[in-house]
Amino acid sequence: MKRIEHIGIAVKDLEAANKTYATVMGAEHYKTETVESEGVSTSFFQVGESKIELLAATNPESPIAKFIEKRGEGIHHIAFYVDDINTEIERLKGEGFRLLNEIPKPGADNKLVAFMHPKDVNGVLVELCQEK
Ligand SMILES: CC[C@H](C(=O)O)C(=O)SCCNC(=O)CCNC(=O)[C@H](O)C(C)(C)COP(=O)(O)OP(=O)(O)OC[C@H]1O[C@@H](n2cnc3c(N)ncnc32)[C@H](O)[C@@H]1OP(=O)(O)O
Ligand SMILES: [Co+2]
Repeated sequence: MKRIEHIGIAVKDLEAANKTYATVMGAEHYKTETVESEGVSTSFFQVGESKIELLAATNPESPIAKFIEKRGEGIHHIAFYVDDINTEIERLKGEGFRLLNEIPKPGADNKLVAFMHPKDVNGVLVELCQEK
């Protein structure tokens, strides 16, 4: 893992959360992007070499909708940047970790992404990210 690529935060209202985080961060988000395949609308704030990724659900089946229903708003996942996502997937599988998708899928911000099962990582949903 090279660096924390982003911290994903589940929010009910993206516009309102954008205003909150613009005030907290002292800077506006640099992009918003909807990834329908994941059922999310996202908004990104740069902070040093990492980002804050705000995520709102685009439909009731979205993982974000289910997360908020169960746990309310809050930190949803931690994403790490990796140089070679396929190598990392194979390495982690070899160590006995479950990948929720073993084939990298399109993420936001021009990335390929994969997720580890939170139960295998002390209750944290870990995302692997690689530049497309
Ligand atoms: C557009 C991509 C973007 C990017 O960065 O590029 C994103 O980050 S997209 C983010 C949204 N997409 C995902 O999260 C995909 C991976 N997530 C999943 O496959 C599911 O959300 C899953 C499997 C983590 C949970 O699914 P579901 O909620 O349907 O199942 P359960 O409620 O039964 O959960 C099982 C178990 O895991 C706990 N859980 C659920 N979500 C999280 C979480 N975010 N962090 C930690 N733990 C989580 C849940 O509480 C259950 O545990 P239990 O003890 O049984 O309550
Ligand atoms: Co993410």
